[in-house]
Amino acid sequence: MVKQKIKLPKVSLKNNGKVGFSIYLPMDGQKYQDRFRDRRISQPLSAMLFADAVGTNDIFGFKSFDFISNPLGLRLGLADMTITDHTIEIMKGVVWDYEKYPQALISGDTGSGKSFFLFSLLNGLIKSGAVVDVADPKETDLSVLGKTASLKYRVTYGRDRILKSFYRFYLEMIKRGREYHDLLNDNLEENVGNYRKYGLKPHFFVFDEFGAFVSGLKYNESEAIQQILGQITMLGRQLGYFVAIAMQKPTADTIGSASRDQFQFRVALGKMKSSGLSMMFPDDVDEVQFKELSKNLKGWGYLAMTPGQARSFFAPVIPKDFVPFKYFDELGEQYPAVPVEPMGEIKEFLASKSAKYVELNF
Ligand SMILES: Nc1ncnc2c1ncn2[C@@H]1O[C@H](COP(=O)(O)OP(=O)(O)OP(=O)(O)O)[C@@H](O)[C@H]1O
Repeated sequence: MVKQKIKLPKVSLKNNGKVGFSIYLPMDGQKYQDRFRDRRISQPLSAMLFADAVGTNDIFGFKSFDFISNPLGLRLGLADMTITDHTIEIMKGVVWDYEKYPQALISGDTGSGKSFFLFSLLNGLIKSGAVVDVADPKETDLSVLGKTASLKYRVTYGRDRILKSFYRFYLEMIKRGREYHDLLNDNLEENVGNYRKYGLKPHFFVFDEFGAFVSGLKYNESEAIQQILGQITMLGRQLGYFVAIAMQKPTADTIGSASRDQFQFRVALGKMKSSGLSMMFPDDVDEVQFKELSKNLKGWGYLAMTPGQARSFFAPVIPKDFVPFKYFDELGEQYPAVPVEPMGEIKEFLASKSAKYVELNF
């Protein structure tokens, strides 16, 4: 038998509190160090140590690989989420900056905790100062929120009303584009900023059960939805127009290729088939060891802010006594819903500017 000798460098381990640790590998010019330059090593380590690889850092003379061994320890409660004007903390130390990682895609089978996560997300978006529209094709958990002070007249259900409100959202974005263009022209001496620089608010469209909704449309309607979704995901970031699309099973038919890559914040809740994982995390599906947790544990899954790597995720815990209507109604005292702009006025404005947009009869 030939003995094989494998040389490994000395590594240092640093405990990062109760939830994780970092491994430091020396970058001291020895020939084996090339193996540690990228994720090739973090994935085998992640599987071996049963921990999530969450990032690497280059420090003089070392490369560190950070792991989270107890992601459940990072779970927040709904009331503990820290929110600023464009960031939402969704787990301890995990902050979604929706300007940096725009457009959200959320998937999860029935019972996985998708609706409860949407409550946390709505809470974060409203408190971040965003104008929020919601579509609830299933007419269940979210539909009642349209009568609350924070989302008044901004929640739609029923095929035609949803089509109309999504189209209005799109036209408002085109209108914002014209306004933004004029503001830039009026401020030629200043450096270019995004919408917030000019005192404009972010605007979100939260679309639940998007897949089921699109599959029930006529061919030309579904084409039109894909076309405007493509434009929103492409142009929305700088103008402050964002979507959060939720559905049970993401497929290539429901989110067209024009917009798919633009979704930079992705959450998959519950157990997913490999076809679903490859839609949600195409860069990670062959590398990340997706674990399966107990069915009794609700609101867990995976999260990626692309191009970052997918990692375990636990949605904020919603308290047992949470009553959605009461919560979002009270939230409206501080964050009242902005009145909806009539479609006719938006179209009039666009005509006065000879603006070009996708014309639909919704
Ligand atoms: N973040 C959470 N905090 C507390 N409980 C949760 C959480 N997520 C899920 N649950 C529990 O799991 C149940 C199912 O969650 P939820 O209704 O969000 O699932 P869903 O994926 O939206 O399913 P459906 O599509 O059938 O509505 C909830 O009624 C609640 O008891």
